[in-house]
Amino acid sequence: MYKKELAYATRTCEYYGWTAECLSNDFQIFRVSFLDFFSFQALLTEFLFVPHRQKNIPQGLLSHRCTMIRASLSVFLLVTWLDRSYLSISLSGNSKNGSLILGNTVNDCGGSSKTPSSPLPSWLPSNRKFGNEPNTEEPDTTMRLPAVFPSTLVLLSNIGGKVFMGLLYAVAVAAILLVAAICYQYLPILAQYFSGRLPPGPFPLPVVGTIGIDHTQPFRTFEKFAEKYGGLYSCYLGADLTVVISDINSVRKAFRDLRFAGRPKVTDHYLGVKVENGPVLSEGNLWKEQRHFSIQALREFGFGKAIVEEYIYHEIDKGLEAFRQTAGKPIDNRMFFCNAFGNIMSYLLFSTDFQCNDPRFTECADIIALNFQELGNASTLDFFPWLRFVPPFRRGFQDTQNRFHKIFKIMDELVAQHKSTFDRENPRDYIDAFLKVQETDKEGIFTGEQLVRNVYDLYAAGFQSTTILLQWAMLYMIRYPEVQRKVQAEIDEVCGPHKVIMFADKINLPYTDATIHEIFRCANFGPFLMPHKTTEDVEFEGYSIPKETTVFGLSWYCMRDPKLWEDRDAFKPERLLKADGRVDHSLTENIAPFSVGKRACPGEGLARHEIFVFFASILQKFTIHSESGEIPCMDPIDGEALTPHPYLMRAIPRDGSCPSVLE
Ligand code: HEM
Repeated sequence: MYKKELAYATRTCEYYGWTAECLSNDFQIFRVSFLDFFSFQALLTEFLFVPHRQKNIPQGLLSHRCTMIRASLSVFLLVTWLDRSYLSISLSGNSKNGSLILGNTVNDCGGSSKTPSSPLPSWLPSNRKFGNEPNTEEPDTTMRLPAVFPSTLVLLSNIGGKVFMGLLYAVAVAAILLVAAICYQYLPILAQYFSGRLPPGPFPLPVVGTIGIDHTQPFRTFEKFAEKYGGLYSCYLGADLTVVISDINSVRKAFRDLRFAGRPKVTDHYLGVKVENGPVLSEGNLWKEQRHFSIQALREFGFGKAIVEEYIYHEIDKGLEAFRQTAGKPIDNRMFFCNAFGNIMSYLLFSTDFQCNDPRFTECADIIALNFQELGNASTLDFFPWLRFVPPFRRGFQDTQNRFHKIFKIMDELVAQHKSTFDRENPRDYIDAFLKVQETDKEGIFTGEQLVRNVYDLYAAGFQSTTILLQWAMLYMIRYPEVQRKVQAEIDEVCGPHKVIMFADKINLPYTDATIHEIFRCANFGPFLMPHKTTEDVEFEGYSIPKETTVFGLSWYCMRDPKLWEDRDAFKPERLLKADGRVDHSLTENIAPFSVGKRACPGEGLARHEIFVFFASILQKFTIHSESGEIPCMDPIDGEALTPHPYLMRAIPRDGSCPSVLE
């Protein structure tokens, strides 16, 4: 065995004109010296790029099993070659287990080595030079040099020499830079992690950060972390430090603090449409001014005004009529709700409604729905934004970008149309209020561009979330018919079949109210609320949270926290009622889908109003059934909001006008 290897190594070295010395007893250690880079190349080619031939290479030189070792060998050889003082390479291998041990010896180009010589194996004369050893072996056809080193390879390595080495240089430099960049990014993370000043959390790895996050449903992984690390923990999404607050009281405490009111950079920021200038994603003074203005304008033209109640009831009438028209046939309720809530927002913003058959409306509704689905929270692109240039992310990102350009174009058109009829003495709606403020704005906050960003944000936030909640509400009524019957019984008793249900009736319809809260809790469709960011270093609950840290209020867990919600997976509106049948507000205040504190949803009042009257009015007039008697899928589709899988339902009039529809 050894003899064969010896003969092989001898021939190899003769072929290339290398000198090789055997230096050790326990291991076969060969010191191979060469001075020209073609030899170096040939060595590389043989060892690294001819894997199918490795079975012909004696175990002592290279194990065909050790791919990892081949990779290290590649780096080792490269580094050795780059540093011209290291022109001698020792390859050592244990012939028994086939592993390869590498080491390089500083060569003075005269052959002296710093590797200590050890007693040589008995089968070798001391310090014998293989290259000088006369070949006494029987010729072994599988070992013949031409078979092992095909001349084409040698030729190739000679022709392509310079190019090849140039490439290797480039790869080496890139590898070194990459390693340096990783260290530059990772070492501070490690220091931060071990400082003991951060909330506890899983150990981060270089580049990827915390591993094991299911990016298709990240809130589920975050729930597991909450169970392991408690109500406040930290993790790394890529290189971004992220603090997750999963205890509702801590969420309240943090989000009331202005230092937690920043917004981290997410995929939307890279779309090139300045979405970050709208009230939802802006920060600092721009955000403060816009938020203040939005709340005031919504109050002035929106919630609290009788006129908006009128819009709402007008849309309810249209919606109920549209349900009736279906005569109990299967329908996809999404467009019904989109239409109704989209129109209410249009009244507020443009003092007009979209007509159902206006292609711009369907386009906007579809674009916004897709945006909500595809721009997820804690999504891969949020934390590795460079992936937007890499397939398959590239295509998805470009599609989103195109959609945003389209919808901003529509918003631009609508705003321009509206401007032409602006009368500063008689502001009609949100846009007019904005144009009025614009006239006196000296800080450049209320620009034309800002107006379009504002309109988009309010329009998108204003109708999509309400639509999704109603979609879930219908699904829960199909899944829990006994709850539906109880809601109907309560409405029948309090309002009867004909009274127009008002928001003011809520207090007398506690079971209905509790059911809506429980739908919010169980659908839990905003699992992260919306990401916040610290705007300066903050000491919080005994930990130091640095500036620019992403902060998630993990609503998903807050609304399922076993400390607060016994049997948390069960859908039980009764759990929210006191013994006297009234809603227990000390419990419902822990259901906070609109978030809390400085950035809490300014549309909460309007949304709660719309949801209550729509839900109660639909159940007053209709019973909701599934399309086929089977329960549709209750699993959510992940995205910026968790939406139900598309499903069909039947709205059966309760007045008996479609008696045979379910037969
Ligand atoms: C079911 C309906 C709705 C839900 C569940 C909801 C939920 C939320 C949540 C969780 C946030 C983020 C809060 C945070 O960052 O802490 C938010 C922000 C916002 N929502 Fe809503 N929302 C709804 C309806 C509406 C409506 C109807 C409007 C408009 C009239 C609206 C306008 C906004 C705006 C402008 C923001 C950004 C606030 C800021 O960053 O300062 N939302 N909403």
